[in-house]
Amino acid sequence: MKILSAGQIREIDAKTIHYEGISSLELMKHAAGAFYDWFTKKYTDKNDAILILSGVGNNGGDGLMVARLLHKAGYRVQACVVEYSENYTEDCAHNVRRVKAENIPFKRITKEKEIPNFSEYDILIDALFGTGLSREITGIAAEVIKKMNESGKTIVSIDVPGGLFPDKKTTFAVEADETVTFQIPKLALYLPDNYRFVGNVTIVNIGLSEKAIAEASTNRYLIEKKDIRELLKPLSKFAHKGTQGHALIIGGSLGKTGTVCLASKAALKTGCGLVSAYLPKCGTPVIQTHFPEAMAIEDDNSAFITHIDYDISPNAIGIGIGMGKREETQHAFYRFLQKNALPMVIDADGLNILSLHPEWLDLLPPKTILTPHPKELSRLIGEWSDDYEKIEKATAFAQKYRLIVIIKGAYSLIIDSDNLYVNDSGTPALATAGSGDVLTGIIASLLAQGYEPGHAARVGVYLHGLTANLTQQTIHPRSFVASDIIDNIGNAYFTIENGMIKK
Ligand SMILES: NC(=O)C1=CN([C@@H]2O[C@H](COP(=O)(O)OP(=O)(O)OC[C@H]3O[C@@H](n4cnc5c(N)ncnc54)[C@H](OP(=O)(O)O)[C@@H]3O)[C@@H](O)[C@H]2O)[C@@H](O)CC1
Ligand SMILES: [K+]
Repeated sequence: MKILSAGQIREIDAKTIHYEGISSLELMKHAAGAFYDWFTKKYTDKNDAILILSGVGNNGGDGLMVARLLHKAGYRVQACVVEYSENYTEDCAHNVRRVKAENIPFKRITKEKEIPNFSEYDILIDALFGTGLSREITGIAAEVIKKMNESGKTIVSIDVPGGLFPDKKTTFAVEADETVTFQIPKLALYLPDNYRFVGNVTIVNIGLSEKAIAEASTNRYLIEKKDIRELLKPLSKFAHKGTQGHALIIGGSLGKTGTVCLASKAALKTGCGLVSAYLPKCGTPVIQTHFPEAMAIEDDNSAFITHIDYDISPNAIGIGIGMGKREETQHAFYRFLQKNALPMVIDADGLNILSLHPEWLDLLPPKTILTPHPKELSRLIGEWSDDYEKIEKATAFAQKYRLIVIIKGAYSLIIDSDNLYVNDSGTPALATAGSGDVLTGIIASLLAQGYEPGHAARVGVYLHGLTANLTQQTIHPRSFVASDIIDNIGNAYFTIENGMIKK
């Protein structure tokens, strides 16, 4: 699904009105209706006191229309317009008149003392500003937002939290619990700096013209289940272990051989035919006991890797996990990089070693996948002042070395040449020990199965996240562990292929 800028969304808005032959008020009706449907499914108690805080633009118009729908359905609603400007849009002004005509409690707020006492309400709906935000918020709107954020009440934002810039850094905005955004994802909703403003994000369809959306060009995308379904390779009836690819997982050191066990098991569970694990001697009994399906190749050293030599012919490699950064291991890694031309995913200590020797990055085959978490990323590309700069620097880095970079996070970002993909599968349960090792194994497996590296990155990240969504009802997020990811890779495939279990 395309991620678009505020300007592009405005254009699609106008084109929808033109192509579909509908009025802007009708489009607003669709938007308000879509929000209403979502809201009434989630908040079913009609005794909740709901305060709707609208601005004077079309986002405010949406809010007032939502007020009318909720009032009609029997909810306890108080509507307000925070009059930060006298320039009401036509559709907003229309809805003010309708709210008054329908005898819905209504209030104009122009100064601080007119701000209602938020403690009298259960839910605050924010319709102050949407994608039309053009400058920092001051005056009465800022006062209202400050009080909303201090209220401790549930806040639900319409389209975007009021004050959130869709395309650049935000420092002050409504801090919503839920954001219900209209049809087109905005990048700002998925950036870690903005999580405190955005809360949970839901996308609702409002009937924007598909033709208009198709005409908008972008290189930013939100990954959807159907995209992944299209990328999955069919399983041949005549498949056998020799045709499904051979992944080699290299890593581990004394006390950290579990990393390789997790990655190897994840690789096999993701569907490659064979998995070998290269680890120091101490790891062999561990992996042979806990994961007999894997073949083990021993380093000469008992506690850490000192050379990476093997006489097998894998199709892809996952390297770096639990490996440590000892001098001998660094040298072994260097000699390995000099001769390796296979598709590869590098994580953890592999990344840390590369950040100690940036000149080694030139040795990586094109489209090698790096999977840093933010700290590992900063070691590779330096610090950044905000998420936008982070993406800019990571993109320049990925392009310079022709790499694919996966920035791991609540919404992992995948940078593949000019393109940015945002992954929204997953839950906070994934922030658990070994989760990254499992991702390395999944991606190595997909590479071994012949997936183009960009596809392997997207499918891998999506699968990994989906396992957490699928177990939300059965495994409490606090007790979800890396092995649960592995155990649910098969279910994630089922869900993607059949759409049987809903995310
Ligand atoms: N996209 C779609 O398809 C659909 C969109 N719809 C809805 O429309 C929303 C966009 O509405 P919008 O363009 O009228 O602007 P909105 O966000 O309400 O802002 C209001 C006005 O405030 C002003 N302003 C800006 N910054 C300011 C500041 N700091 N302090 C004070 N004033 C400031 C600025 O006017 P300016 O002063 O710049 O002339 C701006 O116009 C969108 O989010 C969605 O909810 C749906 O109804 C239908 C389908
Ligand atoms: K809003």
